[in-house]
Amino acid sequence: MAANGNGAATARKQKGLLPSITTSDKHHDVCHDMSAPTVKAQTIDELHSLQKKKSAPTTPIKGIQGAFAALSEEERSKQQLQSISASLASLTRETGPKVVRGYPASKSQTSPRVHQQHVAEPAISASDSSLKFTHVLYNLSPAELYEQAIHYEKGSFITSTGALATLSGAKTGRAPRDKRVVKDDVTREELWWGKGSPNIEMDEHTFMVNRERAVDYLNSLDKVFVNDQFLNWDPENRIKVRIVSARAYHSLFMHNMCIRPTPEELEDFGTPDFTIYNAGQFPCNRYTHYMTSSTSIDLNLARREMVILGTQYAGEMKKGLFSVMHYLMPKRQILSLHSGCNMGKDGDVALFFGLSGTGKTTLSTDPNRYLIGDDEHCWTETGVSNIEGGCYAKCIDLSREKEPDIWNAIKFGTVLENVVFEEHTRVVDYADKSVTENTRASYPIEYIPNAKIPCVGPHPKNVILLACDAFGVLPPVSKLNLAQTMYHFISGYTALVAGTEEGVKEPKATFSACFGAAFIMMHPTKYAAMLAEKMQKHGATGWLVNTGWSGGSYGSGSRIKLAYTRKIIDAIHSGSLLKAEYKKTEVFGLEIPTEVEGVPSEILDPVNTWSNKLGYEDTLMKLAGLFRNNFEIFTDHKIGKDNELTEEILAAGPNF
Ligand SMILES: Nc1ncnc2c1ncn2[C@@H]1O[C@H](COP(=O)(O)OP(=O)(O)O)[C@@H](O)[C@H]1O
Ligand SMILES: C=C(OP(=O)(O)O)C(=O)O
Ligand SMILES: [Ca+2]
Ligand SMILES: [Mn+2]
Repeated sequence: MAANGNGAATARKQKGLLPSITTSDKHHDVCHDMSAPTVKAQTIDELHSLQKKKSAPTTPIKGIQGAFAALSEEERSKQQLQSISASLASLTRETGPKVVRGYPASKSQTSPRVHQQHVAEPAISASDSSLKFTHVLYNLSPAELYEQAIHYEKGSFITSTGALATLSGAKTGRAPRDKRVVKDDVTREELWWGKGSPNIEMDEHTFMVNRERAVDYLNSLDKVFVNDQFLNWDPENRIKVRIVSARAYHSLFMHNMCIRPTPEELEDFGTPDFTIYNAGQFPCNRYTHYMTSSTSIDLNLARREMVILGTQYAGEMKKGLFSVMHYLMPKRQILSLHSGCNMGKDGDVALFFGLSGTGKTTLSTDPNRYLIGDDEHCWTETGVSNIEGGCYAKCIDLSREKEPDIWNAIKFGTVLENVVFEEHTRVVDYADKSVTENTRASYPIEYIPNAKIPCVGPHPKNVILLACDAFGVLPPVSKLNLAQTMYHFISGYTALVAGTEEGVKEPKATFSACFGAAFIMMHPTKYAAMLAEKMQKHGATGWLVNTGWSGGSYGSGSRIKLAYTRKIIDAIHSGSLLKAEYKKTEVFGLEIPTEVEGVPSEILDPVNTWSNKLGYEDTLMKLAGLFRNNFEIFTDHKIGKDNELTEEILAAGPNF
């Protein structure tokens, strides 16, 4: 959000506000380079002051529009301050900190980036903490956040391509077992609780205990970061979010991942619809009721708040807000989707569902298509919209050749989490897993050259379910009928390969309803029914694509070449695969094409790729059994109003 008026310094120069340095005539014999213009400053401080342009809105402030428009500049700032102050209020502290744009260390109190108004002196209250001021760094620009990170956060560095490399601390992935949701009279009825549900209950009081802990921690700091941003590119269903955090890393991450308001939209921001308190460096108190570790991610839908304690992994914020959308949107008859989304030149939209690491980001980022988003979308009566303003790509083994767009997006402004780089050159080694295998890059969506902005599109034509099958028995591509699409959507299968260090050979099957059980809030059949209804209404075709193993399970076979998967996806997009010749597989009853352009035909039926045919049969039966066991918890649920569809879905699983 660089709000620099590019013409400001030039204008000042033209007006001659600062005298130029003149050299004395006496020194004519000294060699001077008169070709270069002289510096228009008399002291080094003045020179430095020229380096930074004054902040000015990049878009003109419109006339009398929006909630704050009738207010004076002073009134507007005061309301913004009161809103932030209220966010940071705790029980011991009735007023929050003062809002500062720019650096806390900035000595120049006359700097235009410092809000001039002051909060009323805090009333003498119960504790010393209520007397202390905390600076609020409000919607800083990436450049300002870089400086904050590099100055104050250990482990922050600029890489050779200009990205901000940072460490997320002890946690390098999400902690789903520490995610709690307040169970009150409303959520008790509305949400999915119990076996298989991601919603671990907590009560309102315990939430307040954790909230107080987070807010007190944040207020104990000299400065906190506040981001006011948007979610959802559908203007009718846009949500205003505020993220209060202690690290520049977190602020820059959310700057990239949420939709960035224009300076004008920021002026009219008002009160947020949802607030995150990220006190991730500080643990929860393990003696607090309901706590099972020092990490807790707490969601309170009634208060519209989320508290993070004990984990600095930035993905918690992004996925936490996604959970909120999975609650708010279906209540408006809008389907929220854990999927990537792109659009062809002719306006054909494809969704890519899949669990972590199955290829949503990689396959939706396609040089031949417009990127709508890589991870979180909504499907309304009018089409699809991205929830986010950025992408979050896995970077393990990233290569320029295979994923050029993601490679090129790793530049200034991008947050690179937990990567290892060469100490001197700062060249990142994407193959290095020393910190974690879950290395990540977070960048604004416009860093992808063919991003579709605004990130919205018409109704999807193809719904692609991605599964990374480490057992190596699912075909590289299958065409699904509606009941099969629902069966596989509700199952949400993928397989994780065990960490190489432990030397575990067996892949582990994971079933995650709706390809995102960690984020859904209501029962999976609620989302499935909506998907079925929408696919039927708009004539979308379902596909199951295995981006995992071929020629044997993990350990003996190998992962399907990304180039082949891309060819398969191309054939889905172009419509040629719909017209192909098909045959049905045993057990899973999947329709598989006999030919796909650019893909060796023998790999299309996995049985051909296994030299050990008995091993193939055994593994296939084993996986089918896992599917059947998993689906048991759904067999007594009706899907939508359609009894017939429910029957068909139950019959669409493996047959043995
Ligand atoms: N055949 C394939 N299809 C898709 N991805 C593949 C394939 N082979 C290897 N990969 C790698 O798997 C990872 C997929 O991760 P990503 O696209 O970030 O998943 P998601 O967005 O679903 O979490 C990437 O690192 C990609 O390079
Ligand atoms: C960030 C995440 O999403 P994904 O792996 O689906 O990209 C996550 O699951 O933490
Ligand atoms: Ca969005
Ligand atoms: Mn992704």
